[in-house]
This record gives sequence, structure tokens and C-alpha cells, in this order.
Amino acid sequence: MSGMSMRTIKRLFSSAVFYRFASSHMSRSNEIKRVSIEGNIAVGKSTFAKLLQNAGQDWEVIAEPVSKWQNVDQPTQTVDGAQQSSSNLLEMMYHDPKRWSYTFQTFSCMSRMRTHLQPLAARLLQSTGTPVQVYERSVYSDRYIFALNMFELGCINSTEWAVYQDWHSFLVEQFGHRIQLEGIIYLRASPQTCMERLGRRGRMEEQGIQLDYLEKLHTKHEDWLINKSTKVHFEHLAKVPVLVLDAEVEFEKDTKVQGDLLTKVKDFFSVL
Ligand SMILES: Nc1ncnc2c1ncn2[C@@H]1O[C@H](COP(=O)(O)OP(=O)(O)OP(=O)(O)O)[C@@H](O)[C@H]1O
Ligand SMILES: Nc1nc(=O)c2ncn([C@H]3C[C@H](O)[C@@H](CO)O3)c2[nH]1
Repeated sequence: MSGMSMRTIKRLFSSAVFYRFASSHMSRSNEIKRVSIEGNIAVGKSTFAKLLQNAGQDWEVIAEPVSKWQNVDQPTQTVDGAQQSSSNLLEMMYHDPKRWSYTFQTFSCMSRMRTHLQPLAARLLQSTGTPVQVYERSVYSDRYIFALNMFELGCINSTEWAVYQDWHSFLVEQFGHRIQLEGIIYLRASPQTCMERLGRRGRMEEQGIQLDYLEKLHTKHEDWLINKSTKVHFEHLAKVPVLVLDAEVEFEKDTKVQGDLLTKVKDFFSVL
């Protein structure tokens, strides 16, 4: 050391710090566990996600990008300059599903891809445990729950369905492990319970939803995650472990129920 110039020492030091940062970042991104929370509309995913966010210091919860669907930016160039307006694609889809379902599924799926590819939050880079990114829904429920249901309802025609499946498979295969899940948490409740919670929440766009629609989505969840009868097109997906949680119970305010649920989640994460 004694023969080294100050500049050499500084250079060595900064490259060592950079190396440590870069290697920790790289190894972190390789060892992240990726888990999605699945379940019917208004079953309580966001409520449950908030519970997780406050419970594990190695966990990062990434919300479903609903506000993006409600505010699709439309920059327009006018003679006076740029103007910004937005449209509510969620409302358009519920109002006229035949016209807007395909458009909705392209946008929802792209926005979900972005959330899955989001880099780990800075605070988790230095965590001692294995970081877990938890997403509210996934590109897989986009396809095997919602888009499939819209196709079966006749709101997506067979050409649109073929196009959707083609780019969906292509993108999932291209992104490889970065978009694969290590686990799925399925919040399970009856369609009647979801209907009641949906009514209580009072989201403007959802006011026309009928029980029949929630029943169809419930069956799709059961076929995919319980009966395993949905044909999936990705080898890894068929093998992803599923934790089924009873979401029928009131867990929003009951700390005992919350504790029991969190124990199940911790045990599940530890074996992924
Ligand atoms: N376990 C529960 N018991 C009773 N009420 C609940 C429970 N979980 C959530 N709720 C209430 O049900 C409503 C819907 O919950 P939340 O918004 O978390 O559903 P979600 O599954 O995230 O909905 P979405 O499918 O639209 O994303 C909210 O009003 C919430 O306060
Ligand atoms: N058609 C359709 N396709 C999707 O992929 C999808 N994902 C969520 N949703 C609806 C459910 C809630 O109303 C609201 C928030 O979850 O958005 C969807 N609707």
C-alpha cells in the first residue's frame, strides 16, 4: 500500500465498491422470489397485499396498475403545442365489452409485464434474507382468467383471441425467468361474498357487474388453481406451488386471523 499513489487507491476503492454493489444487485435479481396474489374481483387482494407489505421486511408488494387503466394518457399535438387528455379504459371495457375487451387485455397485460420486470426496491438490495416481490395478479391471470373468459363470452372474437395468445406466448417465452412465478397465493371466497364486497367498495366502473360474471370468474380460478384443468402453455406455470387461503373470513380488522394468515404465507415463502 505504501508505494501506491492516492489516485490508484481511490480508483481501487471505488471499483471495489462498484463491484460489491453490482454483484450484490445481480445476485439479488437472480435470487428474488416472485409470487402473485390471485382471486376474484373484490375478494380482498389489495387489502391482503397491504397486510403483507407491513409484515415482512424482505417483501415488496406491487399493486395492480388499475389507475393506469382508468387514465390512459393521450398526448395530442395541437397548433398551440402539446395537450394531455386521458380516457378511462376500465369504464369503456365494462360499458361496451365487445368493442373494448381486446384493447383492454393488451393494455392490462402490457402493464402487468412492466410490473413483473420492475427492478427490486433499493431497500431490498441490502436485505439479509431472500427478497420476495409480490404482485397483485399476473400476466397468467390476465390470460387464463380474464381474456379467456372474455373470449368464451364472445367479447373477444376468435381472431383477436388468436392474436392475443400469439403475442402473449412470445413475450412470456422471451422474458424467460424474469417473468416466471415461484409461487401463487389464491385468495378464495364465494362469488356471493365478492359481490357483497364489490358493492360495499363502490368503484364507479363496476356498478353494472352481475353475480353471473363473478361466478364465471370464480370457475376460471377454480379450474386453473384447484382442479388444474385449464390448459396452460408454459411448462413452469403448471408446476408453480399454490397456497390457497380462505378469504371468506373477515381479516381486515381481526389481528388473530391476520396473524394466522401471515404464518401460512411465511411458511409458504420459506419452501419456495
Ligand atoms: N376479508 C375481508 N372481509 C371483509 N371485507 C373485506 C375483506 N377483504 C377486503 N374487504 C373489503 O372488500 C372490498 C374489496 O377489497 P379489495 O379492494 O382489497 O379487493 P381486491 O381483490 O383488491 O379487488 P380487485 O379485484 O378489484 O382488485 C373493500 O371494501 C375491502 O375493505
Ligand atoms: N377484463 C378484465 N381483464 C383483466 O385482465 C382484468 N384485470 C382486472 N380487471 C378488472 C377487475 C376489477 O374490476 C378491476 C380491478 O381489478 O379491473 C380486469 N378485467
